[in-house]
Amino acid sequence: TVLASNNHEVVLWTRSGQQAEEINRTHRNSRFLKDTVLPDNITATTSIEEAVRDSRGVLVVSPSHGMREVVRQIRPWLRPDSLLIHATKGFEADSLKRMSTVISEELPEYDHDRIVVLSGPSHAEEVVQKSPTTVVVAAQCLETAYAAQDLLNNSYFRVYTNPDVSGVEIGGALKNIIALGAGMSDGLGFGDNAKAALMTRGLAEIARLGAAMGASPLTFAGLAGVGDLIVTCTSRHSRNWRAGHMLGQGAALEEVLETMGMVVEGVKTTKAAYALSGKYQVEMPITAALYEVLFNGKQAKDAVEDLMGRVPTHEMEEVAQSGHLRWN
Ligand SMILES: NC(=O)C1=CN([C@@H]2O[C@H](COP(=O)(O)OP(=O)(O)OC[C@H]3O[C@@H](n4cnc5c(N)ncnc54)[C@H](O)[C@@H]3O)[C@@H](O)[C@H]2O)C=CC1
Ligand SMILES: O=C(CO)COP(=O)(O)O
Repeated sequence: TVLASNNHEVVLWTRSGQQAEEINRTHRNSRFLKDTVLPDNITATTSIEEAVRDSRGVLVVSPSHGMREVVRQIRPWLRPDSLLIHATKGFEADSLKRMSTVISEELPEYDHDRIVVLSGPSHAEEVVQKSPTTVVVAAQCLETAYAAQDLLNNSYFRVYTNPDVSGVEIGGALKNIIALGAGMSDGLGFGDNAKAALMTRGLAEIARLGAAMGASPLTFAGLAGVGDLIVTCTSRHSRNWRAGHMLGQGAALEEVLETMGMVVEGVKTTKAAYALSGKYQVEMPITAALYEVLFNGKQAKDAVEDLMGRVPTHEMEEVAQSGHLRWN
C-alpha cells in the first residue's frame, strides 16, 4: 500500500488463487487485513513471472523459512536493473544465515549492490491506515539505499538510510525473541518494571551478538534496534508479544502457534540465536532462558527466577573497562 500510495503499479504475488481472486475482485485481503480497502493500483497474481518480469523493484516479504525458495522462483524473471528489497525478520534455520546472504546465494548473477533490507517499527495494520511510521533501508551501496528511500518514502512513511546491512537484519530478527519474553512476562502477571528490564537487557544482548557478527553497535540504538524492540514488546498488533502472552498464561507452544495462524518468527529465531550465541561465544541469558522455556519444557516462572538469580554483574562491560571512566 505504501508503494501504491506513491503511484506505483503494484503486482502482488500470492500462492493462493482464492486470495488473488478476492483482491482483484473486491480490493480486500480478508484473511490478513480485513478492515482495509486496498488501492486500485494493486493487483494480485499467482504467477511470479507476471509479478516480477516488468518490475523496477521487487519487495520480498515471505517468512524467513520461505525466503530461499521464493528467491529461487524470482531468479529467472528478475531484471538486472531492478531493486530487490526484503522486509523479512529472521535467520535461515539450519544455516543461521541472514536473509541478504540467502538472497545473494540464490542470485549469483545479480548485482548484490542492489539488495536492500527494509526494517523498523512498522506493524502492517497501522501502515495501511497511513499512521505515521518510520523505517530504515540498508544497502551496501549508497546509491541503492537512496533509490529504495525514494521508492518508499512519503508523508506518512518516513524512510531513513543506513549502510549497516547486517545490523539492520540482526536487530529486526532478534527483537522478536525479546518480544516473546515481554509477552510472557505480561502473561505471568509481572509489571512494567519487568518488561522494561527485559527490553533493556534484551537490547544489550542483541547489540553484543550483533557486534560479534560484524554489525555496528550504534545501529541497535536506531529504528531497526530499539525502535522495533519497543513496538514489538508493547503493541497489541505484535504476534510475537501475543504468542509470548499465551505462553506466559500456561498454553503449550503447539497450541499457541496453531491459534495464531500467522508467522511468529521469534520462535525459530530463538533457536537460531541460541546457536549463534554458542558459535560467537556471546553471553545471551534472556535468549537462553527463552530457549529452555520454548524447547526444553522449562516453566516460564522458573526461567525468570534463574535470570534474577544470576551472579550480579556490570551493566556494560565496555563502560566498566573503559579508560575514560575509572572506578575509584
Ligand atoms: N506483519 C508485519 O507488520 C510485519 C512483518 N514483517 C516480517 O514479514 C515477514 C512475513 O510476515 P507477515 O506477512 O506478517 O506474516 P503472515 O503470517 O501475516 O503472512 C505470511 C504469508 O506468507 C505466506 N507463506 C507462508 N509460508 C511461505 C513459504 N514457504 N513461501 C512463500 N510464502 C509463504 C503465507 O501464506 C502468508 O500469505 C516476517 O518475517 C515478519 O517478521 C516485517 C515487518 C512488519
Ligand atoms: O516486526 C514487526 C513490527 O515492526 C511485526 O512484529 P510481529 O511479527 O511480532 O507482529
